[in-house]
Amino acid sequence: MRTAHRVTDVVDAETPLLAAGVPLMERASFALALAVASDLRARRGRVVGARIGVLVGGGNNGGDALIAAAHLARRGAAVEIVGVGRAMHEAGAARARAAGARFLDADQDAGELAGRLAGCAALLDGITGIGASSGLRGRALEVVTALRGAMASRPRGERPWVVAVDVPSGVGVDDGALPEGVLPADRTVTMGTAKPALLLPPAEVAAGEVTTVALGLDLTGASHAVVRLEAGDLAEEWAVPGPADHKYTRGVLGIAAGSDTYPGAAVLATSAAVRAGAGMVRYAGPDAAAAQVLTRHPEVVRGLGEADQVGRVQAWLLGSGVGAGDTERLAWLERTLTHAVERGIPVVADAGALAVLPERLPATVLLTPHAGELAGLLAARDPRAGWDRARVEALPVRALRRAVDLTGATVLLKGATTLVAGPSGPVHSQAEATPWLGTAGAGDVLAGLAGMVLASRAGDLTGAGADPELTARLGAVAASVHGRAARRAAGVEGAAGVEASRTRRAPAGGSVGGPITALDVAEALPSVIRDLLDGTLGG
Ligand SMILES: NC(=O)C1=CN([C@@H]2O[C@H](COP(=O)(O)OP(=O)(O)OC[C@H]3O[C@@H](n4cnc5c(N)ncnc54)[C@H](OP(=O)(O)O)[C@@H]3O)[C@@H](O)[C@H]2O)[C@@H](O)CC1
Ligand SMILES: Nc1ncnc2c1ncn2[C@@H]1O[C@H](COP(=O)(O)OP(=O)(O)O)[C@@H](O)[C@H]1O
Ligand SMILES: [K+]
Repeated sequence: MRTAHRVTDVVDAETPLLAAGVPLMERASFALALAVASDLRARRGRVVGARIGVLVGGGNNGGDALIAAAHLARRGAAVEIVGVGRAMHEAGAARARAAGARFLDADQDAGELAGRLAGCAALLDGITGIGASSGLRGRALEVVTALRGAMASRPRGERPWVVAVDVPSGVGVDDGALPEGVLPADRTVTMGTAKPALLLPPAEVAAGEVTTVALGLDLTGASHAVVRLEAGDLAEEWAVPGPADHKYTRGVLGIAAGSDTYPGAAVLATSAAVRAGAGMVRYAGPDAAAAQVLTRHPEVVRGLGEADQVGRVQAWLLGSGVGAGDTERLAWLERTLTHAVERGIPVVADAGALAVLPERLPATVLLTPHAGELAGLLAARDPRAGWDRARVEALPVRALRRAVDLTGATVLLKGATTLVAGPSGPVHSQAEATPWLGTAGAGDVLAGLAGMVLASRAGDLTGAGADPELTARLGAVAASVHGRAARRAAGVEGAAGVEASRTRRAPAGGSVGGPITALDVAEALPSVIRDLLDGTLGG
C-alpha cells in the first residue's frame, strides 16, 4: 500500500523533531543529492562534469535544493544556481557557494536563462514545497514557463532529467491541483512521507517516479489522506471460497443493467461478474438483453418482476446501459434502489441509476460516475458552485468529496486514475489501467466487477461491527483489478507498466500494448485474479 499525508500532519510531525535538533534538512538534502547522482550515473555514466541547474525559491524547499547542490558540486558536478524567490536560504546558499556552485544572474532575461538551463544534464526544482499554496507566481512562474518552452523545443533525449524537491513546485500539495506553469519532473524526491499531490490526478503526472526519504517522522497518529492499494492489498481483500462455501455464501449479485437501446451493457456487466467469481448472478432486465446474456452465460439466472420477486441477492448492480429516456426502467431502478437501501443491501449505482438517487444514501451504496456524470450530479445538487466536466477534471478530489458530502454514498470517479472515497477514511487512488481501457463498455465491466466484489463481501459490509470504510476500499479493489485486467488484455505487463500508467509515459523498454475491447477485459479477469491470489502479480 502506498500512502500520502496532508501538509498539516507533516508539519506536526516535523515540529518536535526540529525542536529536538534533529537535522531533518541535512537528511533530506543528502538523500536528494544521492538520488540525483544515481540518476545521472544511470543516464550518462558519471556525475563529474555533469551540468546541473538548480531552481531555488525563498523557503526551506530551496534550502533542500541548495544543500543538495553543495553535495553535488563537491562530487565534481558543474552546478548552476538560479534564485527565483524574494529571498534565499542563507546557510544553504553559503554551503553551495563554498562547494564551488555558480550563481547565475537571477535578473537576466528569462528566455536566455531558460535556454541555458534546458541544456543541463539535470535540473533540480526547489522553488516551493509544502509551505506554498498552489500556482507559482512572479519570477518563478516566468522562469518556469520559459524553461518549459525551451525544453519542449528540444528532442526528448536531449532534455534535462528533472528532479522535483518534495513536490513539483506549484502543484496543489493536498488537493492534487495542477495549475499552469508546473515543471513536469522525471523523479520527485519527497521528504518523510509522500504528499497527496504525488498520488492524485491531475498533479501526479508531473511527479514522475517518486522516491520517499525516511526522515524518522512519527505519523502513527495521522490519518492517511490518500491510499493506493497494491497487489498484496488486493489479495487480502479478495474473498476466496473455503470448503464450507456454496454459491449462496459466495455472494449472489442482482444485475439490472442493459436496455433495449443498450443491450450490450447487460452482457458486459454479467460477464465481468461471473468471470470474477460471483456465486450466482440474477439478471433482471428486458427480454432481448436477457436472451443475449443467457446465450453467452447460461449460468446466469433470470429474475423477473419487482425487486422482492427477483430472489435473494447479497448486492445489486443498478443502471449500466439504462438511458435517460427509459422512464419505465428508471422508475424500476428507483424502486429497487429504495428496496435495497431499506434492507441494507449494498448497491453499485451506475449510469442511469445516478439519475434516480434519493436525497441521502448509506455508505454501502457505491456510485460509479465518470467525470461528466459526476458533474451532472453536482450541478443538480450544488447548482451555484458551477460544476462542469472541466472543473471535475481539474479538481477531481474536491468534486469527489463534495459528492460524498451531498449524497452520503461512497463515490468512485472513473478516469485514467480512478478515485474512490466514502464519508470517512482516505481517498483511494488507483492508477493501474492503460489508456487502451478508454473504450465503450469498459465502465459496464467495472460495474459488474464492483457489484460482484460487494456481493462477495456483503457480510462484512453490513450489520453490527461493519467497517464503514470497507465499501470505498472494495471499490478501489475493483478499480485496480479492472485496470490490471485491461493491461493484461492489452499486453502491457509488469510493475514498470503500473508506473508507466501513472506517469502516462511509455514503460521503459516495455510494450505499450495494443487495442482491447471491453469484453477482452472481462475475459482477462480470471487469470489476473488467479495471479493476484498466487502472489505473482507485481505493483
Ligand atoms: N522544516 C524543515 O526543517 C524541513 C523542511 N523541508 C523542506 O522545506 C519545505 C517547506 O519549506 P517552507 O515551509 O519554508 O516553504 P516552501 O515550500 O519552501 O515555500 C515557501 C517559499 O515559497 C515562496 N512562495 C510561496 N508561494 C509561492 C508562489 N505561489 N510562487 C512562488 N513562490 C512562492 C515563498 O516566498 P514568499 O511568499 O515569501 O515570497 C517562500 O519563499 C518542504 O517542502 C521541504 O522541501 C524538508 O527538508 C524537511 C525539513
Ligand atoms: N485514459 C484512460 N486510462 C485508463 N483508464 C481509462 C482511460 N479512460 C477511461 N478509462 C477507464 O475506462 C472506463 C470507462 O468507463 P465509462 O466512461 O463508464 O465508459 P462506458 O460508459 O462506455 O462503459 C472507466 O473504468 C475508466 O476508468
Ligand atoms: K519543489
